[in-house]
Amino acid sequence: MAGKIQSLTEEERNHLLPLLRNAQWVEVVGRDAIYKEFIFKDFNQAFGFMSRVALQAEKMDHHPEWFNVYNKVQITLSTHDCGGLSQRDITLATFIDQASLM
Ligand SMILES: C[C@H](O)[C@H](O)[C@H]1CNC2=NC(N)=NC(=O)C2=N1
Repeated sequence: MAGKIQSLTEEERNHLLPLLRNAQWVEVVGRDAIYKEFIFKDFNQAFGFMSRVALQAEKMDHHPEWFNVYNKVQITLSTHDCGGLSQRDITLATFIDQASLM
C-alpha cells in the first residue's frame, strides 16, 4: 500500500544522525528509532504543536509515536514499513523541529 520504503543506508546515517543529535534527537536503545522531548509553556502550546504535526503526518502518511502530559510531548519516530529509520523520519523530524518554534 505505502510502497517500498528503504531504510537509511550507513552513509546516510553517518551524515544525518550527527545533525539530528545537534537538534537534541537521540537514538533509541535497542530499536532503530529516534526520540525527542519537547516542553512548552502550557497545554495549549503543546496541543497547538501536536495539531500542526498531526496535519503534516496525515499529509505524509507518516505518523509519530507520541505521549503528551500537560506541557510535555515525547516523540518517537520510526518507519514501521521498513522496521527502522527512513528518509521519512528525517523529513518529519525536521518539520517537527520547525513546528515546535511557531
Ligand atoms: C497503510 C499506511 O499507509 C501505513 O501503515 C503508513 C501509515 N503511517 C506510518 N507511520 C510510520 N511512522 N511508519 C509507517 O510505516 C507508516 N505507514
